[in-house]
Amino acid sequence: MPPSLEGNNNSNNTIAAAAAARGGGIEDKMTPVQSRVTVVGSGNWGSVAAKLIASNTLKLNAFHDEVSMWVFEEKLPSGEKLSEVINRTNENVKYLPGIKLGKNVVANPDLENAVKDANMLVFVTPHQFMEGICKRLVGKIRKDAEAISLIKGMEVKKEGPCMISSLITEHLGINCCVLMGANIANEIAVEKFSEATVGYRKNKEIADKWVQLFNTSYFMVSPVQDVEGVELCGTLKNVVAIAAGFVDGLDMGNNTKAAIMRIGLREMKAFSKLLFPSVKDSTFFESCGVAELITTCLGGRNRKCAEAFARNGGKRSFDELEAEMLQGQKLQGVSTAKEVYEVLSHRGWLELFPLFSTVHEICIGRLPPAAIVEYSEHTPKFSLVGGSARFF
Ligand SMILES: NC(=O)c1ccc[n+]([C@@H]2O[C@H](COP(=O)([O-])OP(=O)(O)OC[C@H]3O[C@@H](n4cnc5c(N)ncnc54)[C@H](O)[C@@H]3O)[C@@H](O)[C@H]2O)c1
Ligand SMILES: O=P(O)(O)OC[C@H](O)CO
Repeated sequence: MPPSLEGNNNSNNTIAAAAAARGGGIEDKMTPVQSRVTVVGSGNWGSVAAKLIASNTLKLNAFHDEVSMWVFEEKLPSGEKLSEVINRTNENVKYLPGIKLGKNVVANPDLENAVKDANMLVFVTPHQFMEGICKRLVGKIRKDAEAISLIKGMEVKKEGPCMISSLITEHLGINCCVLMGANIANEIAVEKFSEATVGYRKNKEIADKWVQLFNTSYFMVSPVQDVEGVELCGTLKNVVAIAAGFVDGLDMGNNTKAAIMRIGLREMKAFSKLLFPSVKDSTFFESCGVAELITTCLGGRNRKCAEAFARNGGKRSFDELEAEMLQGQKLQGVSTAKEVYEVLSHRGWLELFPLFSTVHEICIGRLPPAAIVEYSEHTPKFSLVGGSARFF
């Protein structure tokens, strides 16, 4: 069992205990009910999210100090279990080495046990694992729980695309906000300033509570009433990041990369609005939109692996490059490109989204990396000018 911080709680719990011992009284009414937070996921961003949250739960009376963090258990080369090493060293030595998470972060390899007391659930795993996680959590969470997803990606089902926040809501019957932004985890881990966007559906009070939980002097969070817009920005930018990586691997230079980013942003906006007409134009100017696109095309993991893919002429697979270059961390862009392609082909929209469709065809080896900037009048897959002009 993970260690408990019950003996190391903030003053309100002491007040509550004293009031309970007295058998109730006026103090009880004054004692705030503290929210309990569990972070489901402990990769690179998951660990940084736990660190951010833990610094705030210590300071704010609205939250219980202890932050539970579910760890997908694995054995380290030393033979030790990752969760045990995190609890002993206060560091995620595999996914975020060299950074102390905060003593109030408690790693727990037992998923059901990690979530059972929480009324604020933060989901932050690679998107491909979420359906399985949701199925395991049915009937295991508090009925009053609220969720937020930091996950970039979508599932494609027979009925159509399903965003991860919807997957959480459908399986668990709880409201789910999202948090996306220009957030390369390693930079936030060392407390370099960045911004993020919380997307919410209706309840502004809940959005404000999430903002309170995440906001720090170096992590500035703003709420926006547009869950789908925020989540699609975070999801689709990974496809554009792959395209940007191809451009880097082909040594095409900054102008070409900027063109790819511009065209990518337009496809992101068009795709989002076709799927969800309620998506707001203004969302693309929040941190989750243009800022996130820029940072990911400059410094993200999708970009990095796509550059290596293009430098190798597409001869080494993304799976191989991911395993070699990321050591357990996961790419989201390649599978998202496939998922987006499925939606496009199913709806007859392939020709409308030349950048998105070309990225997928390069990833699966149907086209060479150079196709990202090639134009053929006979097969207008993608053109820096012609292709995108077709629908904008
Ligand atoms: N890393 C970043 O800079 C960053 C920033 C913003 C958002 N995100 C997003 O956050 C999400 C999580 O990414 P991350 O960076 O925290 O993770 P990661 O890619 O660093 O790590 C992979 C994680 O997956 C876990 N895992 C492996 N197999 C699993 C399985 N079968 N079931 C469940 N979990 C398994 C590993 O234990 C590890 O925690 C992604 O959607 C990503 O796009 C990442
Ligand atoms: O490293 P990436 O490519 O997964 O991108 C990281 C974040 O999503 C950037 O905000």
